[in-house]
Parts: sequence; C-alpha cells; structure tokens
Amino acid sequence: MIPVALTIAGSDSGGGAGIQADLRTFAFHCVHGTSALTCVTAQNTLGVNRVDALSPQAVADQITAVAEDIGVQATKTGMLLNSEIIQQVVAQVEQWHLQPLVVDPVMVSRTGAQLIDDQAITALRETLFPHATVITPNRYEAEILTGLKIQTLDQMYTAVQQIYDQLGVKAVLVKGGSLEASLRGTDVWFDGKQLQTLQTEIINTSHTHGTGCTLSAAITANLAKGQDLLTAIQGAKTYVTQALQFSLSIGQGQGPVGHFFPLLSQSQSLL
Ligand SMILES: Nc1ncnc2c1ncn2[C@@H]1O[C@H](COP(=O)(O)OP(=O)(O)OP(=O)(O)O)[C@@H](O)[C@H]1O
Ligand SMILES: Cc1ncc(COP(=O)(O)O)c(N)n1
Repeated sequence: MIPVALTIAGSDSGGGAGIQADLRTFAFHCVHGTSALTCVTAQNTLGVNRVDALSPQAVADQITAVAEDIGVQATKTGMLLNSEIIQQVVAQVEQWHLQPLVVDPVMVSRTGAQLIDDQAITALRETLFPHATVITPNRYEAEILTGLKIQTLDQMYTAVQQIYDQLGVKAVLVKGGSLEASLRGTDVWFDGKQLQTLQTEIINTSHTHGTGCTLSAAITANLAKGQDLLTAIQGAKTYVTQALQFSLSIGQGQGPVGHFFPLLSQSQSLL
C-alpha cells in the first residue's frame, strides 16, 4: 500500500512554498499527499501581499475527512496563521493520533517577513510543540523562540539545546539557510542525547523560496515510509540540496526550488 502523508498548511499562489511545495515533495517521494488548507496567501517571488484565513472549523473538517477515511502515516504542519486554527489543529492531532508529526513553526519567512501573529506564536509553543516528533525552526524562528541572536555555529548549538530544554519538544532541527554564505546548508540537530551538525554542499543560488517547507515535507514523506527520524532528515536534506541545484529562475525575486529536478534535467538535456 502506498504511504499517505498529510500537510496542514497555507497556499502560496506563486507555487514555491506552502501546500504546493509540500504536495510536489510528497509526490517525488512516492507518497500520496493529502492536505488541510489553513489560509490562502496572495504571494509571488517578491513577497506576501495578502493572507485570508479559513475558518478553524473548515481546517478541522478537512483533517477529519482525510483521517476518518484514508488514514495518515505521517503529518506535517506549516503556516497555521492564528491561535484559533492552532487550537483546532491540536484537537485533531489528539483525536486522530496524528503521529509522527513534523512541526515547521512557520513564523517568519526567509526574507524576514512575519507570517503569523504573536498570539499564534504563543499557541504554537504552548500547545502544538509538545505533540511534535521534531520541530524545524529557521534562524529567525529560533531567534524568536530563544531570544538569542544567531549568527555562528556555536550560537546554533546553544539555540538548539535551549529550545529542547525549555520548550518540552522531543527533537529540534535548527536550519542554517539564512546564515552567512559559509553556513548555508548547515543545520543543527538535538534530541536530548545527540547533538549533531548536518551539512550538505552549499548551493550558490538566490532562488531558495520554499526550502523550509520542502525540507519538512520530505522529512514527513520519509517518516510515512517508516524511516527513523535521523535517516528521514538526512534523506530530506539531500533532496533539498538536489532541488536547490535545479532551482527555478522565475519571477523578479526569489524563485522556488526545482522539486521535480530529474524531469527538469532530462528535458534540459533534450533541448
Ligand atoms: N544555499 C543553500 N545550499 C544548501 N542548502 C541550503 C541552502 N539554503 C538553504 N539550505 C537548506 O535548506 C533547508 C531549509 O533551510 P532554511 O533555513 O532555508 O529554511 P527556511 O528559512 O524555513 O526556508 P523557507 O522559509 O525559505 O521555506 C535547510 O536544510 C538548509 O540547510
Ligand atoms: C503559504 C506559505 N507557507 C510557508 C511559507 C514560508 O516559506 P518562505 O520563507 O520561503 O516564504 C510561505 N512563504 N508561504
């Protein structure tokens, strides 16, 4: 039977991040992708122009529809927008035992724009994080969660341990994509026992929109297939690096990664 993964996240009209990135990533990993939409963004490679929330009940009903009929092997959350939606998501996670659960605590985009309100940040910390198998903050999100400034590898080590110690999560991956050039591609992982640096080749591109969504979706797909967490993360990092190598130069700003890179390289070589 094909594994099934669920993403609970927002829509990116530009097709680079959010639900669109998640479903493409699930498909690449031969996992059937299901979704519960939380909000619709009017967004392109230059930024987010508008956000419309779905009602919390609409989010809950989408999750119920998927869980009661199809069943889910692994779930991820992305942009949850507000505390009312988060409250419903937590209730659904509990009701349907949505485990393993990858929480990408989408708060600030890589460009530095805040994507959810302050109440929602508190709700994430206090109610959703305790259910997470792993949380995957980027540098800015780790700064919000710790109150620390993060610029160096040592500061990433401090942050990942502080998040683990203070927020009651099972495992944390702090991502380095928005650090200075020599640290892009370097993430730091802690699960209370092992502190690990996960490093891949640094890809020199400005088209990085959606890397965080893609990474957490790939981790979720690998977990849906039954991999252990660290193997799932390592495989997901390799996928993101490959997708970055074929990132798309579209729009006037930051283009998305090439989720379907084997097809891209094939079509390019046919030209
Ligand atoms: N230039 C790069 N080369 C290699 N890996 C990268 C590069 N940029 C980001 N990554 C990797 O991509 C993954 C996502 O990290 P990043 O810090 O970009 O997340 P994010 O800010 O949440 O992403 P986004 O908000 O753009 O969706 C991490 O594993 C990171 O190491
Ligand atoms: C709907 C949605 N979800 C997540 C992100 C974060 O991704 P990024 O930091 O690349 O903008 C986003 N921009 N939009």
